[in-house]
Amino acid sequence: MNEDEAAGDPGAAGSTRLVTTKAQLRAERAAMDGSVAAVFTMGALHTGHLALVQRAREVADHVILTDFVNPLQFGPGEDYEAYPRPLAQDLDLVDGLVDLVFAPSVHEMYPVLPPTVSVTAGRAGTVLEGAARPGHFDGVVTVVAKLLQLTAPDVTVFGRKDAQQLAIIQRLVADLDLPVRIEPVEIQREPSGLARSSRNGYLSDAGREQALALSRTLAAVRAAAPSLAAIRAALAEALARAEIDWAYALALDPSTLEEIGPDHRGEVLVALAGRVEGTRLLDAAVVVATAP
Ligand SMILES: Nc1ncnc2c1ncn2[C@@H]1O[C@H](COP(=O)(O)OP(=O)(O)OP(=O)(O)O)[C@@H](O)[C@H]1O
Ligand SMILES: CC(C)(CO)[C@@H](O)C(=O)[O-]
Ligand code: BAL
Repeated sequence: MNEDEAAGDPGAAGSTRLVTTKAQLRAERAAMDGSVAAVFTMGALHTGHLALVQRAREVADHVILTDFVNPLQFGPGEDYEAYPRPLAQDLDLVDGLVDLVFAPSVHEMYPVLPPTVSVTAGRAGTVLEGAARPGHFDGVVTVVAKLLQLTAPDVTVFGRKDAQQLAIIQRLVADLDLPVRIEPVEIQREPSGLARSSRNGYLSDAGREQALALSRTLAAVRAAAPSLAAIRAALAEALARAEIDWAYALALDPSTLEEIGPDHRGEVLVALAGRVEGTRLLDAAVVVATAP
Protein backbone atom coordinates (compact mmCIF):
# COMPACT_ATOMS: atom_id res chain seq x y z
CA MET A 1 0.00 0.00 0.00
CA ASN A 2 1.56 3.37 -0.94
CA GLU A 3 1.20 6.75 0.72
CA ASP A 4 -1.47 8.07 -1.69
CA GLU A 5 -3.50 4.94 -1.25
CA ALA A 6 -3.02 5.09 2.52
CA ALA A 7 -4.01 8.74 2.72
CA GLY A 8 -6.83 8.48 0.21
CA ASP A 9 -9.42 5.86 -0.56
CA PRO A 10 -9.63 3.42 2.36
CA GLY A 11 -9.55 -0.13 1.17
CA ALA A 12 -8.07 0.72 -2.22
CA ALA A 13 -4.79 -1.19 -2.11
CA GLY A 14 -3.24 -4.64 -1.61
CA SER A 15 -5.04 -7.24 0.40
CA THR A 16 -4.98 -5.11 3.56
CA ARG A 17 -7.75 -2.55 3.92
CA LEU A 18 -7.47 0.72 5.86
CA VAL A 19 -10.49 2.04 7.72
CA THR A 20 -10.66 5.20 9.77
CA THR A 21 -14.21 5.27 11.10
CA LYS A 22 -16.01 3.08 13.63
CA ALA A 23 -18.84 2.51 11.13
CA GLN A 24 -16.41 1.18 8.47
CA LEU A 25 -14.71 -1.01 11.07
CA ARG A 26 -18.02 -2.48 12.25
CA ALA A 27 -19.10 -3.21 8.67
CA GLU A 28 -15.78 -4.91 7.83
CA ARG A 29 -15.84 -6.88 11.09
CA ALA A 30 -19.40 -8.07 10.47
CA ALA A 31 -18.34 -9.42 7.07
CA MET A 32 -15.56 -11.59 8.57
CA ASP A 33 -16.29 -15.33 8.73
CA GLY A 34 -14.41 -17.45 11.25
CA SER A 35 -12.23 -16.31 14.14
CA VAL A 36 -10.70 -12.86 14.55
CA ALA A 37 -7.55 -11.73 16.36
CA ALA A 38 -6.89 -8.09 17.25
CA VAL A 39 -3.49 -6.46 17.69
CA PHE A 40 -3.64 -3.06 19.37
CA THR A 41 -0.74 -0.69 18.73
CA MET A 42 0.20 2.97 18.80
CA GLY A 43 1.78 2.60 15.34
CA ALA A 44 5.44 3.36 14.51
CA LEU A 45 5.51 -0.35 13.83
CA HIS A 46 8.70 -2.40 14.14
CA THR A 47 9.53 -6.09 13.97
CA GLY A 48 8.42 -6.51 17.60
CA HIS A 49 4.91 -5.65 16.44
CA LEU A 50 5.27 -8.07 13.51
CA ALA A 51 5.77 -10.92 16.00
CA LEU A 52 2.37 -9.99 17.47
CA VAL A 53 0.86 -9.98 13.98
CA GLN A 54 2.46 -13.36 13.25
CA ARG A 55 0.99 -14.85 16.44
CA ALA A 56 -2.41 -13.35 15.59
CA ARG A 57 -2.25 -14.99 12.15
CA GLU A 58 -1.42 -18.34 13.76
CA VAL A 59 -4.37 -18.28 16.16
CA ALA A 60 -7.18 -16.78 14.06
CA ASP A 61 -8.62 -16.68 10.55
CA HIS A 62 -8.62 -12.87 10.34
CA VAL A 63 -6.43 -10.16 11.88
CA ILE A 64 -7.37 -6.57 12.70
CA LEU A 65 -4.53 -4.21 13.67
CA THR A 66 -5.33 -0.91 15.33
CA ASP A 67 -2.96 2.04 14.95
CA PHE A 68 -3.88 4.84 17.33
CA VAL A 69 -1.85 7.10 19.62
CA ASN A 70 -4.26 7.32 22.55
CA PRO A 71 -4.15 10.79 24.15
CA LEU A 72 -5.86 9.49 27.29
CA GLN A 73 -2.80 7.48 28.36
CA PHE A 74 -0.31 10.36 28.10
CA GLY A 75 0.24 12.78 30.97
CA PRO A 76 1.18 16.46 30.80
CA GLY A 77 4.80 16.88 29.66
CA GLU A 78 4.96 13.39 28.10
CA ASP A 79 5.69 12.72 24.41
CA TYR A 80 2.11 12.66 23.04
CA GLU A 81 2.80 15.32 20.39
CA ALA A 82 6.30 14.01 19.57
CA TYR A 83 5.24 10.35 19.32
CA PRO A 84 5.98 9.18 15.74
CA ARG A 85 2.98 8.68 13.43
CA PRO A 86 4.35 7.15 10.20
CA LEU A 87 1.01 5.74 9.02
CA ALA A 88 1.99 5.11 5.37
CA GLN A 89 5.13 3.23 6.49
CA ASP A 90 3.08 1.22 9.01
CA LEU A 91 0.63 0.24 6.29
CA ASP A 92 3.44 -0.90 3.99
CA LEU A 93 4.89 -3.03 6.80
CA VAL A 94 1.68 -4.96 7.46
CA ASP A 95 0.27 -4.93 3.93
CA GLY A 96 -0.84 -8.47 3.10
CA LEU A 97 -0.21 -9.62 6.69
CA VAL A 98 -3.41 -8.33 8.30
CA ASP A 99 -6.94 -8.08 6.90
CA LEU A 100 -7.70 -4.67 8.28
CA VAL A 101 -5.95 -1.64 9.80
CA PHE A 102 -8.11 0.66 11.92
CA ALA A 103 -6.46 4.08 12.23
CA PRO A 104 -9.06 6.49 13.61
CA SER A 105 -8.68 10.19 14.37
CA VAL A 106 -8.81 11.31 17.99
CA HIS A 107 -12.26 12.82 17.38
CA GLU A 108 -13.51 9.53 15.90
CA MET A 109 -12.39 7.63 19.00
CA TYR A 110 -13.36 10.31 21.51
CA PRO A 111 -16.14 12.63 20.32
CA VAL A 112 -15.94 13.92 23.90
CA LEU A 113 -12.43 14.09 25.37
CA PRO A 114 -11.99 13.08 28.12
CA PRO A 115 -15.00 10.74 27.93
CA THR A 116 -17.61 11.20 30.65
CA VAL A 117 -17.44 7.52 31.59
CA SER A 118 -14.12 5.69 31.65
CA VAL A 119 -12.53 2.54 33.05
CA THR A 120 -10.05 2.50 35.93
CA ALA A 121 -7.17 0.08 36.32
CA GLY A 122 -7.38 0.05 40.14
CA ARG A 123 -4.40 -0.31 42.47
CA ALA A 124 -2.26 -2.22 39.96
CA GLY A 125 -2.46 0.87 37.79
CA THR A 126 -0.91 3.11 40.45
CA VAL A 127 2.39 1.29 40.99
CA LEU A 128 5.57 1.04 38.85
CA GLU A 129 4.76 2.71 35.47
CA GLY A 130 1.51 3.97 36.97
CA ALA A 131 3.38 5.72 39.80
CA ALA A 132 5.56 7.56 37.28
CA ARG A 133 2.68 8.17 34.84
CA PRO A 134 -0.45 8.93 36.93
CA GLY A 135 -3.62 8.01 35.03
CA HIS A 136 -1.67 6.16 32.31
CA PHE A 137 -3.26 2.76 32.89
CA ASP A 138 -6.76 4.22 33.27
CA GLY A 139 -6.21 5.62 29.77
CA VAL A 140 -4.92 2.27 28.53
CA VAL A 141 -7.81 0.19 29.91
CA THR A 142 -10.37 2.72 28.66
CA VAL A 143 -9.07 2.63 25.08
CA VAL A 144 -8.55 -1.15 25.18
CA ALA A 145 -12.14 -1.65 26.40
CA LYS A 146 -13.35 0.52 23.49
CA LEU A 147 -11.13 -1.26 20.96
CA LEU A 148 -12.36 -4.65 22.20
CA GLN A 149 -15.95 -3.49 21.70
CA LEU A 150 -15.18 -2.17 18.23
CA THR A 151 -13.13 -5.09 16.93
CA ALA A 152 -15.03 -7.85 18.82
CA PRO A 153 -12.09 -10.28 18.56
CA ASP A 154 -11.92 -13.89 19.75
CA VAL A 155 -8.26 -13.35 20.69
CA THR A 156 -6.15 -10.30 21.42
CA VAL A 157 -2.36 -10.32 21.38
CA PHE A 158 -0.14 -8.36 23.80
CA GLY A 159 3.65 -8.16 24.16
CA ARG A 160 5.42 -9.13 27.37
CA LYS A 161 7.65 -6.04 27.09
CA ASP A 162 4.84 -4.02 28.66
CA ALA A 163 4.51 -6.56 31.47
CA GLN A 164 2.42 -4.38 33.78
CA GLN A 165 0.09 -3.49 30.91
CA LEU A 166 -0.37 -7.21 30.12
CA ALA A 167 -1.17 -8.02 33.78
CA ILE A 168 -3.68 -5.15 33.96
CA ILE A 169 -5.38 -6.13 30.67
CA GLN A 170 -5.70 -9.67 32.02
CA ARG A 171 -7.49 -8.17 35.06
CA LEU A 172 -9.67 -5.98 32.80
CA VAL A 173 -10.84 -9.01 30.85
CA ALA A 174 -11.38 -11.16 33.96
CA ASP A 175 -13.01 -8.49 36.12
CA LEU A 176 -15.40 -7.21 33.43
CA ASP A 177 -16.10 -10.71 32.01
CA LEU A 178 -15.03 -9.62 28.54
CA PRO A 179 -15.41 -12.49 26.05
CA VAL A 180 -11.86 -12.51 24.65
CA ARG A 181 -8.75 -14.64 25.11
CA ILE A 182 -5.40 -12.93 25.68
CA GLU A 183 -2.37 -14.28 23.90
CA PRO A 184 0.97 -13.00 25.30
CA VAL A 185 4.01 -12.77 22.99
CA GLU A 186 7.65 -12.94 24.12
CA ILE A 187 9.81 -9.81 23.98
CA GLN A 188 11.43 -9.28 20.56
CA ARG A 189 14.99 -7.98 20.68
CA GLU A 190 17.54 -6.37 18.42
CA PRO A 191 20.68 -8.49 17.83
CA SER A 192 22.37 -6.42 20.59
CA GLY A 193 19.75 -7.62 23.10
CA LEU A 194 17.92 -4.29 23.27
CA ALA A 195 14.15 -4.85 23.49
CA ARG A 196 12.53 -3.44 20.33
CA SER A 197 10.48 -0.34 21.03
CA SER A 198 9.11 2.55 19.01
CA ARG A 199 10.82 4.88 21.49
CA ASN A 200 14.27 3.41 20.68
CA GLY A 201 14.09 5.80 17.71
CA TYR A 202 14.65 8.68 20.16
CA LEU A 203 18.09 7.27 21.15
CA SER A 204 21.54 8.15 19.77
CA ASP A 205 24.05 5.34 19.08
CA ALA A 206 25.60 6.02 22.48
CA GLY A 207 22.14 5.88 24.07
CA ARG A 208 21.39 2.51 22.48
CA GLU A 209 24.69 1.23 23.86
CA GLN A 210 23.86 2.58 27.34
CA ALA A 211 20.38 1.02 27.14
CA LEU A 212 21.94 -2.43 26.98
CA ALA A 213 22.21 -2.21 30.79
CA LEU A 214 18.57 -3.38 30.80
CA SER A 215 19.06 -6.62 28.83
CA ARG A 216 22.42 -7.27 30.55
CA THR A 217 20.64 -7.08 33.91
CA LEU A 218 18.09 -9.64 32.71
CA ALA A 219 20.92 -11.92 31.58
CA ALA A 220 22.43 -11.65 35.09
CA VAL A 221 19.03 -12.42 36.63
CA ARG A 222 18.58 -15.51 34.42
CA ALA A 223 22.06 -16.71 35.39
CA ALA A 224 21.18 -16.15 39.07
CA ALA A 225 17.93 -18.19 38.93
CA PRO A 226 16.66 -20.35 40.56
CA SER A 227 18.09 -18.76 43.73
CA LEU A 228 15.83 -15.90 44.84
CA ALA A 229 18.61 -14.34 46.93
CA ALA A 230 20.93 -14.40 43.90
CA ILE A 231 18.21 -12.83 41.70
CA ARG A 232 17.74 -10.03 44.22
CA ALA A 233 21.52 -9.56 44.46
CA ALA A 234 21.78 -9.26 40.65
CA LEU A 235 19.12 -6.53 40.72
CA ALA A 236 20.79 -4.70 43.61
CA GLU A 237 24.15 -4.81 41.80
CA ALA A 238 22.61 -3.37 38.62
CA LEU A 239 21.02 -0.51 40.59
CA ALA A 240 24.32 0.20 42.35
CA ARG A 241 26.25 0.30 39.05
CA ALA A 242 23.82 3.03 37.89
CA GLU A 243 24.73 2.63 34.21
CA ILE A 244 21.34 4.17 33.42
CA ASP A 245 19.00 6.39 35.42
CA TRP A 246 17.05 3.50 36.96
CA ALA A 247 13.40 3.99 37.91
CA TYR A 248 13.17 0.47 39.34
CA ALA A 249 14.56 -3.04 39.04
CA LEU A 250 12.18 -5.27 40.97
CA ALA A 251 11.24 -8.90 41.56
CA LEU A 252 7.42 -9.11 41.52
CA ASP A 253 4.56 -11.54 41.78
CA PRO A 254 3.52 -11.84 38.08
CA SER A 255 -0.23 -11.59 38.71
CA THR A 256 -0.51 -9.13 41.61
CA LEU A 257 2.58 -7.03 40.70
CA GLU A 258 3.38 -6.94 44.44
CA GLU A 259 7.04 -7.21 45.46
CA ILE A 260 7.77 -10.78 46.50
CA GLY A 261 9.16 -11.75 49.90
CA PRO A 262 12.21 -13.98 50.53
CA ASP A 263 10.02 -17.09 50.93
CA HIS A 264 8.43 -16.79 47.49
CA ARG A 265 8.79 -19.85 45.26
CA GLY A 266 7.64 -20.14 41.66
CA GLU A 267 7.41 -17.58 38.87
CA VAL A 268 8.99 -14.18 39.42
CA LEU A 269 8.38 -11.21 37.14
CA VAL A 270 11.54 -9.15 36.94
CA ALA A 271 10.48 -5.68 35.81
CA LEU A 272 12.99 -3.01 34.81
CA ALA A 273 12.51 0.64 33.89
CA GLY A 274 14.96 3.46 33.46
CA ARG A 275 15.74 6.60 31.55
CA VAL A 276 18.35 6.88 28.80
CA GLU A 277 18.83 10.31 27.19
CA GLY A 278 15.48 11.31 28.71
CA THR A 279 13.58 8.35 27.18
CA ARG A 280 11.89 5.91 29.53
CA LEU A 281 12.64 2.32 28.52
CA LEU A 282 11.16 -0.93 29.83
CA ASP A 283 12.33 -4.51 29.88
CA ALA A 284 11.15 -7.61 31.71
CA ALA A 285 11.56 -11.35 32.14
CA VAL A 286 9.77 -14.14 33.94
CA VAL A 287 12.11 -16.50 35.80
CA VAL A 288 11.41 -19.32 38.23
CA ALA A 289 12.71 -19.22 41.81
CA THR A 290 12.88 -22.64 43.42
CA ALA A 291 15.58 -22.01 46.03
CA PRO A 292 16.28 -19.44 48.79
N1 LIG B 1 9.87 -5.69 21.53
C1 LIG B 1 8.62 -6.11 21.70
N2 LIG B 1 8.36 -7.42 21.92
C2 LIG B 1 7.10 -7.87 22.11
N3 LIG B 1 6.03 -7.07 22.09
C3 LIG B 1 6.23 -5.76 21.87
C4 LIG B 1 7.52 -5.21 21.65
N4 LIG B 1 7.39 -3.88 21.47
C5 LIG B 1 6.09 -3.61 21.55
N5 LIG B 1 5.38 -4.72 21.80
C6 LIG B 1 3.94 -4.84 22.01
O1 LIG B 1 3.24 -4.21 20.97
C7 LIG B 1 2.00 -3.71 21.45
C8 LIG B 1 1.87 -2.27 21.05
O2 LIG B 1 2.89 -1.54 21.70
P1 LIG B 1 3.32 -0.08 21.27
O3 LIG B 1 2.65 0.30 20.01
O4 LIG B 1 3.23 0.82 22.44
O5 LIG B 1 4.86 -0.29 20.88
P2 LIG B 1 6.14 0.01 21.68
O6 LIG B 1 7.30 -0.27 20.80
O7 LIG B 1 6.02 -0.67 23.01
O8 LIG B 1 6.07 1.54 21.86
P3 LIG B 1 6.77 2.38 23.00
O9 LIG B 1 8.11 2.66 22.50
O10 LIG B 1 5.87 3.53 23.03
O11 LIG B 1 6.74 1.61 24.28
C9 LIG B 1 2.03 -3.92 22.97
O12 LIG B 1 1.32 -5.12 23.27
C10 LIG B 1 3.50 -4.08 23.25
O13 LIG B 1 3.77 -4.84 24.42
C1 LIG C 1 -2.42 -1.19 24.22
C2 LIG C 1 -2.20 0.18 23.60
C3 LIG C 1 -2.29 0.08 22.07
C4 LIG C 1 -3.36 1.08 24.07
O1 LIG C 1 -3.23 2.36 23.55
C5 LIG C 1 -0.86 0.80 24.04
O2 LIG C 1 -0.82 0.98 25.40
C6 LIG C 1 0.32 0.03 23.54
O3 LIG C 1 0.67 0.25 22.39
O4 LIG C 1 0.90 -0.79 24.27
N1 BAL D 1 3.52 0.54 25.04
C1 BAL D 1 3.12 1.46 26.09
C2 BAL D 1 2.35 2.60 25.61
C3 BAL D 1 2.79 3.89 26.21
O1 BAL D 1 3.96 4.02 26.59
O2 BAL D 1 2.00 4.83 26.30
